[in-house]
Order: sequence, then structure tokens, then C-alpha cells
Amino acid sequence: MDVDLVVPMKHPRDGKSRLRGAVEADRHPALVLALAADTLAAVVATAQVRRVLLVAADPAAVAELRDLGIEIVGESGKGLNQAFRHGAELLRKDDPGGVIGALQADLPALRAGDLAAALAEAAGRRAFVADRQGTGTTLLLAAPGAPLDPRFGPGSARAHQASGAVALRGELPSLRSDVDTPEDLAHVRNLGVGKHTAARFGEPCATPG
Ligand SMILES: Nc1nc2c(ncn2[C@@H]2O[C@H](COP(=O)(O)OP(=O)(O)OP(=O)(O)O)[C@@H](O)[C@H]2O)c(=O)[nH]1
Ligand SMILES: C=C(OP(=O)(O)O)C(=O)O
Repeated sequence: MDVDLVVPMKHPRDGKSRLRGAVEADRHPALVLALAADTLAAVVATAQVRRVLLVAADPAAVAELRDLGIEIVGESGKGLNQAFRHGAELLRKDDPGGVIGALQADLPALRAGDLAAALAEAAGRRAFVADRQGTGTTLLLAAPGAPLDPRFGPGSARAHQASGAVALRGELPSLRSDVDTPEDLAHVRNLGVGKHTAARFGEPCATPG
């Protein structure tokens, strides 16, 4: 089943504040963009993904990501869940019966195979993928034609489960490895990040792309 995904992003200068200090301060925005570029490159390489809509606090600041084959729109209103709702409404207008998903932009080790496996396991049910700590959410999928009803934020895995979403059980290591802290960054570098993030550390790319 094909899916259209919404991915939110703050201005790269403002985002990932818990990651500050992992690289020199003036390189922080480029690192945040690289995390997103590797996430999006894996997403567009996933055969079941039809459209990717990035909802950006400042579209001009992330315009280079368009080259990966995604669409970018500005946000309407404030906050992460409002950004997800805005993107989902735009996608829903174009396809009232389709499957819409919400994906985080900080998954630089993401493999297309893990995303495809999650979509297959969900099989059209409202479902979510918890992060490797088990508390946050990296992917939320709506049922066909249903509202996204995003409940991201602290403890979102529990909130999504309480909203009726099925917790996907697959191992999905690359899809569960979001980057919030310097420890998370070390974890994904060990797992193997995409070429954009690898380049920020002067390393060759460890993933097939
Ligand atoms: N468009 C938009 N994106 C947001 C907003 N809030 C968070 N995001 C994005 O949503 C994703 C998940 O958010 P978090 O993992 O909490 O990241 P963050 O807010 O950048 O990180 P911290 O500053 O460390 O809390 C990141 O890609 C953020 O850039 C918002 O108000 N608008
Ligand atoms: C907003 C979330 O992301 P994080 O925990 O990565 O900040 C979430 O998991 O709901």
C-alpha cells in the first residue's frame, strides 16, 4: 500500500537544541540539515512512498532539501502537532482515501527496507513505531482516509497507543534510531549514517544510500 508522508522541520538554526555541542556552534545548522537529508534520501528511495511533504518553519532555510525529490510548504500555526496536521490536511485534499503518515526528520541511519517493513506490518491499520528508548515516536501511520491525529511530544508512544494506534513490533533498528542527544548521534554513527551526515564528520558513507 502506498503512503504519503509529512515530515516537520524547525529552522535548522533552532532545531535539535539538545544536540548542541556535538559539533562547533556554527556547524550546528548544517548538521541538522544533514540529518534531515539522509532521512529524506532513504524515504524517497522507498518504493511504497508516493509523496513527501516537508512542513518547514522557514521553507527558504531548508530549500536545498527539495533536490532530494520532496515538496516543501510553510507551517500554519505553531507547534509540532500543528505542523503535522497542516501537512496531513494538504495531502488529504489531494487524495481523500489515501494513507498518510508522519515521520521525524532526524533518522540519518534510516534504511528504505526498514520503512518498507513498517508499512507492510501496519497493513493499513493506524500504527506507530516507537523510538529505541520506547517513549517517543518516529513514525505514525493513519488508516486509509482517516485523520492523522498526531500526538507527538514527550511520552508520545504511550499517547499514540492510547489513541488506538498499533505498536509495530518489527526490529526496525534504523527507523527507531532518532537523534536527540549526543549519545543518540554516537549510536547512529555506529549503526551507519547516510552520506550527508557522514560528510559532516569527514567520513565516507557506510550505507548503500
Ligand atoms: N515545522 C515545525 N517543525 C517542528 C516544530 N517543532 C518541532 N519540529 C520538528 O519536529 C521534529 C521532531 O522534534 P524534536 O525531536 O523534538 O526536535 P527539536 O524540537 O528540533 O529538538 P530539541 O530542540 O532538542 O527539543 C524535528 O525535525 C523538529 O525540527 C514546529 O513547531 N514546527
Ligand atoms: C516529539 C518527539 O520526538 P523526540 O522525543 O525525538 O523529541 C516524539 O517522539 O514524539
